Amino acid sequence: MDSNQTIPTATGPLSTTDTAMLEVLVPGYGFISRILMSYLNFDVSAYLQVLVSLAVFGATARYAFLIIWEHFNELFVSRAEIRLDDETFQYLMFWISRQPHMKNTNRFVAGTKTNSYWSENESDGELDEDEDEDGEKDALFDSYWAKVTTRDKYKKIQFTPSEGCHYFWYKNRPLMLEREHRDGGMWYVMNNERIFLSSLGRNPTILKTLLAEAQQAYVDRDKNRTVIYRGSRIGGAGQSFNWYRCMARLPRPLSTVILDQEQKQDFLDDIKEYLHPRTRRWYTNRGIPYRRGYLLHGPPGTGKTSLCFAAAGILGLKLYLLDLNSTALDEENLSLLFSELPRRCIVLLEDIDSAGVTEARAAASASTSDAPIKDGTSKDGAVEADSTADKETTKKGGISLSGLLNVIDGVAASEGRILIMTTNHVEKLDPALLRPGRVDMKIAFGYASEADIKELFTSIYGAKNNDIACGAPTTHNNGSVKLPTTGVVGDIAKAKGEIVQDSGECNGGVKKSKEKDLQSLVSLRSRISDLASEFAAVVPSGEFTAAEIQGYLLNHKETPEVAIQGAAEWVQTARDMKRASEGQGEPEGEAKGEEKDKA
Ligand SMILES: Nc1ncnc2c1ncn2[C@@H]1O[C@H](COP(=O)(O)OP(=O)(O)OP(=O)(O)O)[C@@H](O)[C@H]1O
Repeated sequence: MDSNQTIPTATGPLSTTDTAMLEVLVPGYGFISRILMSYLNFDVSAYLQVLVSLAVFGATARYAFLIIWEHFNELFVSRAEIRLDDETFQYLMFWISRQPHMKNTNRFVAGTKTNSYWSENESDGELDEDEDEDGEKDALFDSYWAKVTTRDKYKKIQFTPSEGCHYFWYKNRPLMLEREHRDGGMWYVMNNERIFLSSLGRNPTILKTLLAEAQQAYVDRDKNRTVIYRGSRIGGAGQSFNWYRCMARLPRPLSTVILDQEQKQDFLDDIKEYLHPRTRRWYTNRGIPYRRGYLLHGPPGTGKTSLCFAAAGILGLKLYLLDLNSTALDEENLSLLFSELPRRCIVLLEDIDSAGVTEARAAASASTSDAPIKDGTSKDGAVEADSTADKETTKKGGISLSGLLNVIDGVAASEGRILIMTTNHVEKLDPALLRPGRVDMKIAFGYASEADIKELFTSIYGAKNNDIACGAPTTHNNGSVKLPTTGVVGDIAKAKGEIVQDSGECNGGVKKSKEKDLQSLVSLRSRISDLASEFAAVVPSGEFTAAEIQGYLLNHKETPEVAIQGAAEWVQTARDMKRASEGQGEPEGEAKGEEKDKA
């Protein structure tokens, strides 16, 4: 074609310059128009004006619609934004996953995760109520177990709305839920998932009501349970750390933690006193930072963590666990995590002696001089400059001592929380970490004393209120007692109370059988306490941890007499094993009886 040739249009031929311009504006225009011309004999340029007008009109109409829609939304729609990094997101997702309208939606996310926000029926490692009942009904373990394992294979699939808009009715009002997630490679993208809830009308009460209901449902799930959060990060490097709810466990009764009664009570009283509102005012009035720290120290398996769980359960506090050994956790994230703690909670830092903080400091002090380690803080409580070792720790990743101290009681440290640190090697800890204000009370845990051994024995073989049991203890041919594993044997006081209460309501037969149960319970109890003394006579005091003794007794959990018969042999084997392991490394821990000292 000649370069000056023109293409005829309805309004006149297009020059090649015009065609070239069109080609720039609409890439491929020349090619398409030629194809249409050659095969269909259709001249696009003849309708160019009409097409351009339509395109302009379409764009203007779309723009106008968006503006009108935006104004409409502003004036007549209420909207709530819920972000992923806030717990409200979890409330809402949990609530949504339980809504019937989720069954009808045709766009959803399906998941079986058991520890995420939508895990409605997670058992968190505890027996479900229905499992208890099943176990009771199906006396035959095999059939019960077959049922449970089959059920476990089919994890419940939970549904939540997928990205996009979803409409539903709530309290007779139409609502819109919009889920939005933007992908990308930046660290903040993880927190970029959002949910918008919209309702017609300028009054947002309905949205607030829905969110309150969602929160209620979420909190109700954890009623009477100790909720445990763990500081971790979802996704790989570059993501920030956050607290994630990892489980909710039935509280552990304080009576099941074997420790000197006075020590236990002091610990609990101290926490209660600290949590009292007058104490907060007292601290504030005197300009003292409102914080309390505890150090539980002693050999592994002596009940440090158990005491923490029990205290959290009794006081209904959430427990925040943090692993300082994680190399991914740096100081910035540590302080972020501490700043996001709720006002009243227990933060548990386990085994702080194994975290890099002590080694780094010890290494530094050894390399610089033999002088005693100095407190790493200046007068106003701020931590002095990083030591060489701190810098090394930072290079490796992880937390340095000064970083930890800053977070515990630096200027930006959170107020109101209870910090509990546990360690197997208190002697390894830097005095800076132990000074009052950081650690206000120390509790020493040690090897089981005679009384502890008896208590452990009784706690294993004595009946508990919610044990699954029915029937009397059976006596073996060799004379040993086998405790019942079927039939509720409550505590004596409770049983007595029930009989008194029932005497007016029940017929004589029922009352008699209850009285018989009570008698067998009383005789069982007295027998157990004799057996406990026998066991304590065989197992030496001050030599084994509660965990070791408990581990042995669990091997004979229905046959206390067999446990006593085998105790001497177990003691010998355990001693041999300890000696063998001590040959490889120094023995650790400290003896029982170390005084708890209040700093
Ligand atoms: N004093 C105790 N009273 C009751 N149970 C105990 C006691 N000590 C240990 N146990 C039992 O032993 C197990 C381990 O206890 P726990 O985790 O509390 O020990 P720990 O001192 O925190 O150990 P570690 O230092 O290794 O973390 C648990 O099953 C717990 O029930």
